[in-house]
Amino acid sequence: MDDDGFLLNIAEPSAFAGPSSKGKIKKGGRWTERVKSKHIVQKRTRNEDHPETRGDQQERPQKRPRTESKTSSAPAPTQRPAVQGKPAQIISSLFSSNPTLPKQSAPKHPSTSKSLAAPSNAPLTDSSTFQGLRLNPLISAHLASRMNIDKPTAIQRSVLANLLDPNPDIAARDVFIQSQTGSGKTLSFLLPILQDLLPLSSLSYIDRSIGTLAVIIAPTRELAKQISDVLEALLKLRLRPEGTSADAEDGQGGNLTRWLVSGLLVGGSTKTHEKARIRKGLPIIVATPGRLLDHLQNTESLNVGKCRWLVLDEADRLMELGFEESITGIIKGLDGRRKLALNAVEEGKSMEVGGWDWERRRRTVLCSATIREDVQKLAGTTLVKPLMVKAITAEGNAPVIAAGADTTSGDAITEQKLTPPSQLTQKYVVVPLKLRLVALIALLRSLVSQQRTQGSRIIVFLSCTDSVDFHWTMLGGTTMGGPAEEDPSGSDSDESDAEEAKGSHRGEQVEARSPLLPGCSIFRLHGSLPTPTRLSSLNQFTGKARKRKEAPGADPKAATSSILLCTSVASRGLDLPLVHAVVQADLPTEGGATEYVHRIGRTARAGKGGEAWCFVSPSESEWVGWVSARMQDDTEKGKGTAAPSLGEVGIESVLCSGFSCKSHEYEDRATQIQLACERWVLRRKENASLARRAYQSHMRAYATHPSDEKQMFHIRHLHLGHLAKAFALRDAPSAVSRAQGSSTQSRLTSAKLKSQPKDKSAGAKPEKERARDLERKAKKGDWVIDHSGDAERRMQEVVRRQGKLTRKGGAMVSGGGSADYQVPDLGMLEKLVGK
Ligand SMILES: Nc1ncnc2c1ncn2[C@@H]1O[C@H](COP(=O)(O)OP(=O)(O)OP(=O)(O)O)[C@@H](O)[C@H]1O
Repeated sequence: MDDDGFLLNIAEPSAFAGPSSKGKIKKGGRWTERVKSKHIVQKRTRNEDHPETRGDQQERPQKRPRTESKTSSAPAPTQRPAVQGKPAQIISSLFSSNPTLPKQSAPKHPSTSKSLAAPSNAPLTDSSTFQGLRLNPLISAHLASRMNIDKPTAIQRSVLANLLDPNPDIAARDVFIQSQTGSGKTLSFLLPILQDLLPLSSLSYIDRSIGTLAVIIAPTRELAKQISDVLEALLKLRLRPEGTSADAEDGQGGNLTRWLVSGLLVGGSTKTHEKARIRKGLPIIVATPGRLLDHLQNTESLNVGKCRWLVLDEADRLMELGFEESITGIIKGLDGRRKLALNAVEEGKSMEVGGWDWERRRRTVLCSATIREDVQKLAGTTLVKPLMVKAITAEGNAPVIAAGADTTSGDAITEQKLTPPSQLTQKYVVVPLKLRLVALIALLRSLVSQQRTQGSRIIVFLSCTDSVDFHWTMLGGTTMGGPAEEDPSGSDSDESDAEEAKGSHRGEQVEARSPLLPGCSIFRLHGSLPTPTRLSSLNQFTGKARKRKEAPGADPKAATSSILLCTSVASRGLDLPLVHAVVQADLPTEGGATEYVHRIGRTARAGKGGEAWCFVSPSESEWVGWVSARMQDDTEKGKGTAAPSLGEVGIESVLCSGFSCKSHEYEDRATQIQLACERWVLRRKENASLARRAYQSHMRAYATHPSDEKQMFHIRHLHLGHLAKAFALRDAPSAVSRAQGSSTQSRLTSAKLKSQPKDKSAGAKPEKERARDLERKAKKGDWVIDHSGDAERRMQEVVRRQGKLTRKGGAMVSGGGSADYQVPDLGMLEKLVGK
């Protein structure tokens, strides 16, 4: 990897405890360097004499006397005394007291172990053509000439063969699609809709006021917007019958799609604007369920009586997010409006022009990665005589359709495990908790440098919104040089208070830049951000905005690589071009192996290459075998094929590669980076608060792993002191909760008090006493870090209950119904415990 500005910013290599010191005490030069050099030599000697004092031992190390820290090559761990009532700070070494890592067979370098498998989601290379599948030649010609899409993918071949089949028996059936990520499902349902609506262009009365003829529902705003963009691209094709000139009489150049206007209806945008568009007519609607149901119930001008198509994309996600009731409501709404429209026509009360084929039924397409019980139930209630359509990956095979029985029960819909694209390389790194932050920075540096010429796009998944905010803000604010380490009176300086008072936080800023990741723009995405910020982050990440920067006169230093820090909100369906790597710094807390496959499926799309990385802590290493077994294709076709394997890469290789150094030099560089992050946390009160919040929310998120994964992800396995370090905190765990607790204490107390029964029946403590108890507890820092099984169980129950409660209404978060995991705040937890 090339050196860059980053290296120049940190201390001279000679100052590091690298092999270059060759065991000699430095003579001459600055006294600080001489002292450092002396420490290094002393440490080496001790390590040789007592190798057991390096890189340590047990799962949950005992607290050691502070003298132990002198054995580390990194700056000596110290406990800073409490100043003016502030909690003591712990500056411990990154490379001591870590659990022993399982032996690696062959430590691999990050850039090795490329996948050689043939792509499984690429366009077919056999004789299949779109025209051969009965796609209108006008559409296929335009796909090739304007969108560079010549050949169908396997799933497109299977789906089009069904949906374009004129046989009335097939046309009478609905379709269930299951396929790999990035295999082109969006076009597989949009093309048949377009082809079906195109002939209506010849009706003399046709225009957009005809009403809505197709409805597509997606679980998240981002996914709905993306489908809407692909649809708009298709509609912009300005399909003209052969021989029609562009300046035909209608002023539209005979454009057959002129009346086919699409509309996006999603939560978070202004309803007034949407209503105005609905009034003018939207023949195709792409929507999120909540907003569509709202319009069906409250917008009279929404004319869906003639709707011919209903698509439920990512149906399993829709179910996970609790949209079942909304979907049922939408289907009832569509049926009801149809009946009303038909009655009006039959009674002669309608203004409708005659000639509409009211006999034609609405066809439903349901896409889902998994076929769990709730999805089967949905299929049972929404699909008629469903045909189960899966991709045929083997080249040269004729389309194979797994047909369901002629029932509406959905019984014949059979599960097939979701497998990742075969060309996708999967790697994992066993990272001790303490090293998580520096390991993430190192890995990102390494991935960015691999793709420097093309400019890389990397997606990083984190456990919760607070963690995303912390990493994004911290990376954008950390400097390697910078001011003095911290204000000796603590971080609550007047300056920071004044800035805070002015509200000088990062606000709606979308892009962050970091000296630790030179040439990179860093974006974030989670459900608590306002919709415009979410869309702007995605736009800029995918480079639409960057194209403008590259325009003449634009800033030549504009970043060439982009990193998107996000929660699971970005795991489904998003097609972000040129993403070459996905990093799961936190493994999914919900959705198990399926969620993992969806996340890694943001790369290696449509036959392109890509790599997926995940961090596994030593106590989670069993997860690797667990997830591999769940990705094994155990259908007849898949039997005998090897399970998709995750290759291990050593933590040392990641650090060496990321910090461009050899051998143990990485310890010093990693330490410098860690210290820079810790300094950032100390610099301002709001930084510290952000870090503490992220740490606590991460733990709450961790507690939500389902019970069948608890043996791998138990909160009791987390060394909380080490975890604090991963959030650049120098506080002891109890101090973290105390510091955060003091700001939420009043909320906690009032919440708890409110939840108490009003009567003072026998045995109940008087309110004042209870409040004192609570205060005492909060001061002790017991709110979160209480390892007694009971507190932990209660917390988990509460988190689960809260999840269920929020999902019941179909809305996931307070911030606007996104597919985001939103951790409850402490007040909420306490409130629920009290119920
Ligand atoms: N026939 C094709 N030839 C080349 N590229 C295609 C073809 N069909 C689709 N693509 C491209 O493949 C990418 C993935 O398509 P799409 O987003 O529809 O996948 P998907 O199956 O819905 O993925 P996911 O399961 O992740 O939602 C898109 O960039 C799309 O433009």
